[in-house]
Amino acid sequence: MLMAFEDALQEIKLSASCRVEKQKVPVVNSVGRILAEDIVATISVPPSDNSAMDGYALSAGDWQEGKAFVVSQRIAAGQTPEPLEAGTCARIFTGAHIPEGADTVVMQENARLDGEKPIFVQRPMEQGNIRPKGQDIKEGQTVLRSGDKITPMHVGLLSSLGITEICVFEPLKVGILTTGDELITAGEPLSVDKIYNSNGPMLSALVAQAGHQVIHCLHAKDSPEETESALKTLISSCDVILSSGGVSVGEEDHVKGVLEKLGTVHLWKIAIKPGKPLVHATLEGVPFLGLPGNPSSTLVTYHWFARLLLSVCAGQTPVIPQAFMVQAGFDRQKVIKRDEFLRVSIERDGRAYPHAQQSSGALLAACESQGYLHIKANAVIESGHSYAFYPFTSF
Ligand SMILES: Nc1nc2c(c(=O)[nH]1)N[C@H]1C(S)=C(S)[C@@H](COP(=O)(O)OP(=O)(O)OC[C@H]3O[C@@H](n4cnc5c(N)ncnc54)[C@H](O)[C@@H]3O)O[C@H]1N2
Ligand code: MOO
Repeated sequence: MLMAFEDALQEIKLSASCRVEKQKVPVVNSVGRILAEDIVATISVPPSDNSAMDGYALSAGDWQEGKAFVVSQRIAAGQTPEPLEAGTCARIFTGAHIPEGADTVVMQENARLDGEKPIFVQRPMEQGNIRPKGQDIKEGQTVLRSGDKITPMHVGLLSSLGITEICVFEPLKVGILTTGDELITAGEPLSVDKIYNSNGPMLSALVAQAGHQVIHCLHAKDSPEETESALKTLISSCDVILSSGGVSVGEEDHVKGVLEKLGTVHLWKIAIKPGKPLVHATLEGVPFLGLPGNPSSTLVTYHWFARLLLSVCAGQTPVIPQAFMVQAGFDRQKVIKRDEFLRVSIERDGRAYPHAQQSSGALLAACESQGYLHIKANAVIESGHSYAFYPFTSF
């Protein structure tokens, strides 16, 4: 019996917990790191009311049609103003502190000069062109939460609060194991019965792109002894282990048997296509995901399951991949009992079309596509009906 896609996602998410310690890092070096504390603003941004325009600050109540105002002070950004003399205005520039007694700014284009005295053409609105204290961030506001992944925008935000150092989680140490007698490493000479190992380098790249640290990328031949020995090395040094291949039902598929010897298997076989024989286990306390060896099965199961497991173990709040509802540009009457992730592209008519090659062994097809069209188990595909499209950039 295959486990439903959503159930497997939920089970893997709930089984996982943060496996890394905390450390302090400079904000400027924190992009991609996972925040390990809530950030509460200790100041307001901006810290005081300030001008949004170059112009004149005054009290809106002092305005009269045709009145020429005395300019009683000049306030540039960064200067501390005097209280505004009653009935006058202040020359003011963008970002400068609004003086006490002023409640509006008129942009200079809306003033005409009578000698050195401005006359304001229209009645100014109270609070016009004033950016109030705390417009962006209010003191006491929680702006980021533990589990958020730091982006360049966050670096700007934290700096705007005067913060130079933050507490983040140490990078997650990930071990990768590839399996298979047929595999050789790129760079070695090829023979007819061998293929190059693509899943090892692809998984390493996916893990690194997600901000984790690949500390071992091992390979085991199709033997229980080699598989067990490699897994023991990974168990002793890694926070999480991923493997590729050897999880199906053939006599040469040894991973699952070794897992049963070394730990506890939680689930095996999920109703998805590609990626059915995914296996989830815990080995001496270390979470383990065995991804099927067909390269597109490896990719799909990494995107949906490994990425989720790694993020929770790294302390990150799980982020659901962003979907867009997109109309299919094709029909398919045949139904499949598994949730399917077709590799598709969005054509100029705005509809999704499948790549001609949907074999789970084909990786170029994924490279030539833009994302997945998620077809739920037992559903037909009807042209013009909408389905969830997940761009690869969502993962
Ligand atoms: N009798 C059955 N056979 C298979 C079933 C089944 O239900 N009954 N399921 C099929 C499905 S679905 C998948 S997916 C695969 C998964 O098999 P494994 O995870 O055991 O993977 P392998 O047999 O080791 O390899 C499958 C395929 O992928 C190639 N491969 C493996 N590792 C790599 C790598 N690192 N780089 C590039 N290519 C790799 C390997 O050469 C095989 O061609 O099982 C089906 N069989
Ligand atoms: O699940 Mo397999 O990935 O259908 O080929």
